[in-house]
Amino acid sequence: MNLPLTHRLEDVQNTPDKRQLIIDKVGIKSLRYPVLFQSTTETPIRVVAEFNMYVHLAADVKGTHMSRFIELLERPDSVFSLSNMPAFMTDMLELLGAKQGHVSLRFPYFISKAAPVSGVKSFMDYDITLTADYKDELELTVKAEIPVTSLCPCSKKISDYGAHNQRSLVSVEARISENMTLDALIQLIEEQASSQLYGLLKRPDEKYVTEFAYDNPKFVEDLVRDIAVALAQQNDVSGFRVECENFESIHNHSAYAVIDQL
Ligand SMILES: Nc1nc2c(ncn2[C@@H]2O[C@H](COP(=O)(O)OP(=O)(O)OP(=O)(O)O)[C@@H](O)[C@H]2O)c(=O)[nH]1
Repeated sequence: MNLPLTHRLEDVQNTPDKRQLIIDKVGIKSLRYPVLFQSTTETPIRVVAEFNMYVHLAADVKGTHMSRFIELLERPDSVFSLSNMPAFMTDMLELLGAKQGHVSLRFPYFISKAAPVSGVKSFMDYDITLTADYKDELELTVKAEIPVTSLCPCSKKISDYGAHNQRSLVSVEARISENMTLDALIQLIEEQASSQLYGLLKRPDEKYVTEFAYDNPKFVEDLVRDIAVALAQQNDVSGFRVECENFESIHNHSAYAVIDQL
Protein backbone atom coordinates (compact mmCIF):
# COMPACT_ATOMS: atom_id res chain seq x y z
CA MET A 1 0.00 0.00 0.00
CA ASN A 2 1.28 3.50 -0.82
CA LEU A 3 1.01 5.46 2.48
CA PRO A 4 1.52 9.25 2.55
CA LEU A 5 5.09 10.26 3.52
CA THR A 6 4.11 11.45 7.05
CA HIS A 7 2.78 7.96 7.82
CA ARG A 8 5.97 6.26 6.59
CA LEU A 9 8.32 8.50 8.70
CA GLU A 10 8.71 7.36 12.27
CA ASP A 11 7.45 9.87 14.89
CA VAL A 12 10.42 9.57 17.28
CA GLN A 13 9.30 12.51 19.47
CA ASN A 14 6.07 10.65 20.21
CA THR A 15 7.75 7.49 21.55
CA PRO A 16 7.77 6.74 25.30
CA ASP A 17 10.69 7.74 27.51
CA LYS A 18 11.82 5.53 30.34
CA ARG A 19 13.94 7.98 32.37
CA GLN A 20 10.95 9.27 34.31
CA LEU A 21 12.05 12.90 34.26
CA ILE A 22 9.64 15.79 33.80
CA ILE A 23 11.01 18.60 31.63
CA ASP A 24 10.07 22.00 33.07
CA LYS A 25 10.35 23.91 29.81
CA VAL A 26 11.00 22.71 26.28
CA GLY A 27 10.34 24.48 23.03
CA ILE A 28 11.76 27.09 20.68
CA LYS A 29 14.05 29.97 21.67
CA SER A 30 15.04 33.11 19.75
CA LEU A 31 12.69 32.65 16.82
CA ARG A 32 12.33 35.86 14.78
CA TYR A 33 8.94 36.07 13.14
CA PRO A 34 6.76 38.77 11.55
CA VAL A 35 3.42 39.03 13.38
CA LEU A 36 0.63 41.53 13.94
CA PHE A 37 0.53 43.52 17.18
CA GLN A 38 -2.34 45.64 18.43
CA SER A 39 -1.60 48.21 21.13
CA THR A 40 -5.06 49.72 21.50
CA THR A 41 -8.19 49.76 19.41
CA GLU A 42 -6.11 50.99 16.47
CA THR A 43 -5.40 48.85 13.43
CA PRO A 44 -2.83 46.13 14.17
CA ILE A 45 0.70 46.88 13.04
CA ARG A 46 3.26 44.49 11.57
CA VAL A 47 6.23 43.88 13.91
CA VAL A 48 9.19 41.52 13.75
CA ALA A 49 9.31 39.83 17.13
CA GLU A 50 11.74 37.47 18.81
CA PHE A 51 9.82 34.58 20.37
CA ASN A 52 10.54 32.13 23.16
CA MET A 53 7.81 29.48 23.43
CA TYR A 54 8.06 26.61 25.88
CA VAL A 55 5.82 23.94 27.38
CA HIS A 56 6.08 21.48 30.23
CA LEU A 57 6.73 17.89 29.08
CA ALA A 58 5.43 14.80 30.90
CA ALA A 59 8.00 12.30 32.18
CA ASP A 60 6.90 9.48 29.88
CA VAL A 61 7.05 11.41 26.56
CA LYS A 62 10.31 11.58 24.59
CA GLY A 63 9.83 14.89 22.76
CA THR A 64 7.47 17.80 22.26
CA HIS A 65 5.93 18.76 18.90
CA MET A 66 8.41 21.48 17.92
CA SER A 67 6.77 22.21 14.59
CA ARG A 68 3.46 23.12 16.21
CA PHE A 69 4.89 26.27 17.87
CA ILE A 70 5.46 27.76 14.41
CA GLU A 71 2.12 26.49 13.18
CA LEU A 72 0.50 28.63 15.89
CA LEU A 73 2.18 31.76 14.53
CA GLU A 74 1.11 30.88 10.99
CA ARG A 75 -2.59 31.06 11.77
CA PRO A 76 -4.08 33.85 9.63
CA ASP A 77 -5.99 35.43 12.55
CA SER A 78 -2.91 35.57 14.82
CA VAL A 79 -2.84 39.10 16.32
CA PHE A 80 -0.83 39.72 19.48
CA SER A 81 -2.06 42.13 22.15
CA LEU A 82 -2.23 42.14 25.91
CA SER A 83 -5.84 41.00 25.82
CA ASN A 84 -5.16 38.18 23.33
CA MET A 85 -2.33 36.58 25.32
CA PRO A 86 -4.63 34.38 27.50
CA ALA A 87 -6.33 32.94 24.40
CA PHE A 88 -2.95 32.38 22.73
CA MET A 89 -1.72 30.51 25.81
CA THR A 90 -4.87 28.34 25.85
CA ASP A 91 -4.40 27.48 22.16
CA MET A 92 -0.72 26.68 22.66
CA LEU A 93 -1.35 24.38 25.63
CA GLU A 94 -4.16 22.65 23.73
CA LEU A 95 -2.17 22.15 20.53
CA LEU A 96 0.94 20.97 22.38
CA GLY A 97 -1.02 18.81 24.84
CA ALA A 98 0.70 20.52 27.77
CA LYS A 99 -0.44 21.72 31.18
CA GLN A 100 2.13 24.51 31.67
CA GLY A 101 3.60 26.99 29.23
CA HIS A 102 5.62 30.14 28.62
CA VAL A 103 5.42 32.60 25.71
CA SER A 104 7.41 35.78 25.29
CA LEU A 105 7.78 38.09 22.33
CA ARG A 106 10.15 41.06 22.17
CA PHE A 107 9.91 43.60 19.40
CA PRO A 108 10.84 47.20 18.59
CA TYR A 109 7.93 49.62 19.01
CA PHE A 110 7.95 53.12 17.52
CA ILE A 111 6.23 56.28 18.72
CA SER A 112 6.06 59.42 16.59
CA LYS A 113 7.10 62.40 18.75
CA ALA A 114 7.20 66.15 18.19
CA ALA A 115 10.44 67.93 19.16
CA PRO A 116 9.87 70.22 22.19
CA VAL A 117 10.41 73.62 20.47
CA SER A 118 10.43 73.25 16.67
CA GLY A 119 7.70 70.61 16.73
CA VAL A 120 9.43 68.57 14.02
CA LYS A 121 8.27 64.97 14.07
CA SER A 122 10.38 61.84 14.30
CA PHE A 123 10.14 58.27 15.50
CA MET A 124 11.59 57.08 18.80
CA ASP A 125 12.13 53.35 19.25
CA TYR A 126 11.51 51.23 22.36
CA ASP A 127 11.85 47.50 23.04
CA ILE A 128 8.67 45.86 24.27
CA THR A 129 8.32 42.34 25.66
CA LEU A 130 5.00 40.63 26.31
CA THR A 131 5.31 37.58 28.55
CA ALA A 132 2.72 34.99 29.51
CA ASP A 133 3.45 32.19 31.98
CA TYR A 134 0.92 29.56 32.85
CA LYS A 135 1.38 27.24 35.81
CA ASP A 136 -1.55 27.19 38.21
CA GLU A 137 -2.72 30.54 36.94
CA LEU A 138 -1.79 32.92 34.14
CA GLU A 139 0.89 35.55 34.83
CA LEU A 140 0.91 38.29 32.23
CA THR A 141 3.48 41.12 32.08
CA VAL A 142 4.64 43.85 29.73
CA LYS A 143 8.21 45.05 29.76
CA ALA A 144 9.21 48.39 28.23
CA GLU A 145 12.87 49.32 27.76
CA ILE A 146 13.10 53.08 27.57
CA PRO A 147 16.29 55.07 27.00
CA VAL A 148 16.36 58.50 28.71
CA THR A 149 18.82 61.19 29.82
CA SER A 150 19.96 61.48 33.44
CA LEU A 151 21.98 64.36 34.89
CA CYS A 152 23.88 64.01 38.17
CA PRO A 153 22.62 66.23 41.04
CA CYS A 154 25.92 65.93 42.91
CA SER A 155 27.99 66.96 39.91
CA LYS A 156 25.68 69.95 39.34
CA LYS A 157 25.99 71.03 42.99
CA ILE A 158 29.77 70.83 43.31
CA SER A 159 30.89 72.03 39.89
CA ASP A 160 31.43 75.70 38.98
CA TYR A 161 29.90 74.93 35.60
CA GLY A 162 28.44 71.88 33.81
CA ALA A 163 27.25 68.57 35.24
CA HIS A 164 27.95 65.08 33.98
CA ASN A 165 25.02 63.51 32.23
CA GLN A 166 24.43 60.33 30.31
CA ARG A 167 22.04 58.05 28.55
CA SER A 168 20.19 55.75 30.95
CA LEU A 169 18.21 52.65 30.19
CA VAL A 170 15.03 52.28 32.21
CA SER A 171 13.33 48.86 32.12
CA VAL A 172 9.88 48.53 33.57
CA GLU A 173 8.17 45.16 33.73
CA ALA A 174 4.61 45.50 34.94
CA ARG A 175 1.28 43.82 35.28
CA ILE A 176 -1.05 46.27 33.57
CA SER A 177 -4.71 46.10 32.65
CA GLU A 178 -5.72 46.31 29.01
CA ASN A 179 -7.04 49.85 29.63
CA MET A 180 -3.46 51.13 29.70
CA THR A 181 -1.80 51.67 26.34
CA LEU A 182 1.89 51.16 25.70
CA ASP A 183 2.18 54.82 24.74
CA ALA A 184 0.73 55.91 28.09
CA LEU A 185 3.09 53.61 30.02
CA ILE A 186 6.12 54.91 28.10
CA GLN A 187 5.10 58.55 28.55
CA LEU A 188 4.62 58.10 32.29
CA ILE A 189 8.17 56.74 32.59
CA GLU A 190 9.79 59.33 30.34
CA GLU A 191 8.25 62.13 32.41
CA GLN A 192 10.33 61.02 35.40
CA ALA A 193 13.69 61.32 33.62
CA SER A 194 16.01 64.33 33.58
CA SER A 195 15.00 64.50 29.93
CA GLN A 196 13.39 62.23 27.39
CA LEU A 197 15.04 61.36 24.07
CA TYR A 198 13.97 62.22 20.52
CA GLY A 199 14.96 60.94 17.09
CA LEU A 200 15.28 64.42 15.59
CA LEU A 201 16.15 67.71 17.31
CA LYS A 202 16.92 71.09 15.74
CA ARG A 203 19.19 73.63 17.53
CA PRO A 204 16.41 75.32 19.59
CA ASP A 205 15.30 71.83 20.68
CA GLU A 206 18.86 70.88 21.60
CA LYS A 207 19.16 73.99 23.81
CA TYR A 208 15.81 73.14 25.40
CA VAL A 209 16.60 69.50 26.27
CA THR A 210 20.07 70.46 27.59
CA GLU A 211 18.62 73.08 29.95
CA PHE A 212 15.63 70.89 30.82
CA ALA A 213 17.94 68.09 31.99
CA TYR A 214 20.04 70.61 33.96
CA ASP A 215 16.87 71.77 35.75
CA ASN A 216 15.87 68.15 36.53
CA PRO A 217 18.93 66.40 37.94
CA LYS A 218 18.41 62.78 39.05
CA PHE A 219 20.53 60.09 40.64
CA VAL A 220 19.86 56.53 39.50
CA GLU A 221 18.07 56.13 42.86
CA ASP A 222 15.84 59.15 42.12
CA LEU A 223 14.89 57.68 38.76
CA VAL A 224 13.76 54.28 40.06
CA ARG A 225 11.97 55.85 43.03
CA ASP A 226 10.15 58.52 41.00
CA ILE A 227 9.07 55.92 38.42
CA ALA A 228 7.91 53.55 41.20
CA VAL A 229 5.84 56.36 42.78
CA ALA A 230 4.26 57.22 39.41
CA LEU A 231 3.43 53.56 38.68
CA ALA A 232 2.00 52.97 42.16
CA GLN A 233 -0.50 55.80 41.55
CA GLN A 234 -1.93 54.04 38.49
CA ASN A 235 -5.12 51.99 38.91
CA ASP A 236 -4.19 50.04 35.78
CA VAL A 237 -0.87 48.82 37.21
CA SER A 238 -0.98 46.01 39.78
CA GLY A 239 2.72 45.23 40.20
CA PHE A 240 6.02 46.31 38.71
CA ARG A 241 9.78 45.96 38.62
CA VAL A 242 11.72 49.14 37.76
CA GLU A 243 15.36 48.85 36.76
CA CYS A 244 17.68 51.62 35.72
CA GLU A 245 21.21 51.53 34.34
CA ASN A 246 23.09 54.81 33.95
CA PHE A 247 25.94 54.45 31.47
CA GLU A 248 28.12 56.89 33.38
CA SER A 249 30.06 59.43 31.31
CA ILE A 250 32.72 59.91 34.03
CA HIS A 251 33.28 56.16 34.66
CA ASN A 252 33.76 53.08 32.57
CA HIS A 253 31.04 51.33 34.55
CA SER A 254 27.34 51.88 35.14
CA ALA A 255 25.31 53.04 38.12
CA TYR A 256 22.40 50.64 38.64
CA ALA A 257 19.25 50.40 40.78
CA VAL A 258 16.13 48.25 40.93
CA ILE A 259 12.84 48.30 42.83
CA ASP A 260 11.05 44.97 42.59
CA GLN A 261 7.34 44.98 43.43
CA LEU A 262 6.26 42.46 40.82
N1 LIG B 1 11.16 17.43 20.15
C1 LIG B 1 12.19 17.83 19.41
N2 LIG B 1 11.98 18.15 18.12
C2 LIG B 1 13.05 18.60 17.40
C3 LIG B 1 14.34 18.75 17.99
N3 LIG B 1 15.18 19.22 17.03
C4 LIG B 1 14.42 19.39 15.92
N4 LIG B 1 13.13 19.02 16.12
C5 LIG B 1 11.95 19.18 15.26
O1 LIG B 1 11.22 18.10 14.91
C6 LIG B 1 10.24 18.66 14.06
C7 LIG B 1 9.36 17.61 13.51
O2 LIG B 1 8.69 17.02 14.61
P1 LIG B 1 7.19 17.34 15.04
O3 LIG B 1 7.00 18.71 15.44
O4 LIG B 1 6.82 16.32 16.04
O5 LIG B 1 6.51 17.17 13.64
P2 LIG B 1 5.42 16.15 13.17
O6 LIG B 1 5.56 14.86 13.92
O7 LIG B 1 5.49 16.11 11.69
O8 LIG B 1 4.14 16.94 13.59
P3 LIG B 1 3.05 16.54 14.68
O9 LIG B 1 2.40 15.30 14.19
O10 LIG B 1 2.17 17.73 14.73
O11 LIG B 1 3.79 16.32 15.99
C8 LIG B 1 10.99 19.50 13.12
O12 LIG B 1 10.28 20.69 12.86
C9 LIG B 1 12.22 19.85 13.95
O13 LIG B 1 12.25 21.25 14.23
C10 LIG B 1 14.51 18.41 19.36
O14 LIG B 1 15.61 18.52 19.95
N5 LIG B 1 13.41 17.96 20.02
